[in-house]
Amino acid sequence: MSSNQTIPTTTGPLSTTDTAMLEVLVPGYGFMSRMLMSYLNFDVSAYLQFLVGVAVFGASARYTLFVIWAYFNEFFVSRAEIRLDDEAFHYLMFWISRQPHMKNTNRFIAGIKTNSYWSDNETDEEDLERDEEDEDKTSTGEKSDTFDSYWAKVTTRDKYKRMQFTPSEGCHYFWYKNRPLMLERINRDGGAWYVMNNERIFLSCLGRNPAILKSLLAEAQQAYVERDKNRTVIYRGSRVNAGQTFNWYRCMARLPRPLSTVILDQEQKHDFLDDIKEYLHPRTRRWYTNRGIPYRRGYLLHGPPGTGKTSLCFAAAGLLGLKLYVLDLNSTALNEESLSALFSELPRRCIVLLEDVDSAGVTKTRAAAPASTSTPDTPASDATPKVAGVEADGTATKEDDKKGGITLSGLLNVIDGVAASEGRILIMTTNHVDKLDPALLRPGRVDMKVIFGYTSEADIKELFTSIYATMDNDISHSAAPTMHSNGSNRSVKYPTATIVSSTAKAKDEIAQRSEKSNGKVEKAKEEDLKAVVSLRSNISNLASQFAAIIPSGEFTAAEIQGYLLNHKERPEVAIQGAAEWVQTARDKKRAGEGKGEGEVEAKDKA
Ligand SMILES: Nc1ncnc2c1ncn2[C@@H]1O[C@H](COP(=O)(O)OP(=O)(O)OP(=O)(O)O)[C@@H](O)[C@H]1O
Repeated sequence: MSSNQTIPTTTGPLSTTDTAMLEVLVPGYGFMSRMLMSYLNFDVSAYLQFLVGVAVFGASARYTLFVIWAYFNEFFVSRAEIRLDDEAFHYLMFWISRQPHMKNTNRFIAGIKTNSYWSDNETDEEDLERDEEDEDKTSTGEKSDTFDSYWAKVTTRDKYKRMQFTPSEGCHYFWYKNRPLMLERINRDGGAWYVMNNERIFLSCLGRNPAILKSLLAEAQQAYVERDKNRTVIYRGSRVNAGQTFNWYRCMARLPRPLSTVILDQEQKHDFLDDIKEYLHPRTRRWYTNRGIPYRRGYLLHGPPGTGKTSLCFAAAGLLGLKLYVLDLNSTALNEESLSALFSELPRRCIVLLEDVDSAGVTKTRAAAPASTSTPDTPASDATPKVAGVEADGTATKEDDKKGGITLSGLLNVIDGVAASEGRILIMTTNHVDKLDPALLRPGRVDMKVIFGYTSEADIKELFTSIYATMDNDISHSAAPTMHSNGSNRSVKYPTATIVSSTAKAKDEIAQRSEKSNGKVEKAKEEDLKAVVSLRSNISNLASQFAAIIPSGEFTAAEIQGYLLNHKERPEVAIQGAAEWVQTARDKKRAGEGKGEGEVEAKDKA
């Protein structure tokens, strides 16, 4: 080829093939180079070698940096990983949401408190306090006006739920105890946008000693636990993201219910509590271990609906400072495997509450349960009554098989099989103890039974007194005399829920408050308190009158409580209407029974 013979080109000195190759490697190269050439008279191909050099250098520099960074991370950085399905994640998020430096970050996730780990951020006390503040501000004027303006404030406040901010995905740097730390939030493996179960948080610090990270996590845990101080925390076993796996979710933390507000035969109540306390004593644990007996204790609370079974359980958890784990056995998605996983996640000391065990599939005898879940345990009693889902020969119906859910064998395996967890207190409640398989009730599974029944005369009196006796914190700040002694408008702060039963004590209270307020007690408020005092002195008489009208052994505490709540500020009216209420309640019950019998007959005929 002669020297003056030129190769046809599209752009600059490159051949068409070269340009085509470049086009593949750098999409849009041909177009860009033509544009540059025609408008700027700039020939890219002349600098191609240089550009390629820069690109190669950039890529290798990037790779080298990546390798150096990986080594640096491995040898000079400590890192903690926290996963969403672990409680530590909640500790950390709670801690983060309260850090001022985190509030200043410019990349964050905003959320409302009802969401996952933020739930319960506002405690019962905080909520009550805010309610009372609103009540204080609107406490002047007519009663109806007061309520209307108070309610307008509360509803507006509720519409504007409190926003919570946490750092968004990616890296965030902050200082903790004079050390720079990095928080990295990532959502691994993609997944649907609404699925959060892949979320992880990484906390990193410089240096091979992770002590600072552990200290931060300990502080977060402490802050989280402190929040629950004096409150009963309730966990519920629920499905993870509507899938097949179950986990315990903290659903609320409530102020404990005083045991005195649960009306039950004193002996039964104290036997129940003493038994739990004895079980929790370390010497009992040693005793069990030395004798090779599994360290477990089970209770069955049975009686008609609304007689206080759940209330007793909640009060016991509050009194002993134990967490309450509530599980609904009726969930069709729950099987032996998930139940066992849930039980294995339980902390050593806690109360597990299985409510209404009679309505779950566990009323079936083990003969009726599928063969795959049977256990080499005690055979089910012949006396077990026929229940829904079980044929006369004791086999499960097809319908029931399809339904899924936990079986009796599955439950027995979990509560006292070889692999069953130890140290927990299991409380089961039922309205129909006769429906339960004797295998479930045998000692070792149920060690103590507490029977709840209809209210006696003494119970009715106690219930009446507990409803009308004034609690210290019944009187809001606004109803109490406000202290102006130091010129401030700060209200008197009341301690929580202790029944002020003695009139003398209440009178003292008024005198003290009047003194403190230097005689500037508002007249109307003082009169309110005086009315409370006279009510207290009356309460015992009124309770006897009420108990004389309500027949004992016929109504549950919930029914009576429901009636009294309709007249919660007017005990006299409650007494006046009691006879009529008894009659109406009886008629309703009879009508309900008649209807129930009619339905059974109709079914039989069908
Ligand atoms: N013995 C009781 N003492 C005090 N309050 C009671 C008692 N029984 C029922 N109550 C009141 O009635 C309501 C329902 O009570 P609770 O849930 O404890 O009944 P339960 O026996 O567990 O009912 P169920 O069997 O339907 O679950 C609660 O508001 C509770 O305060």
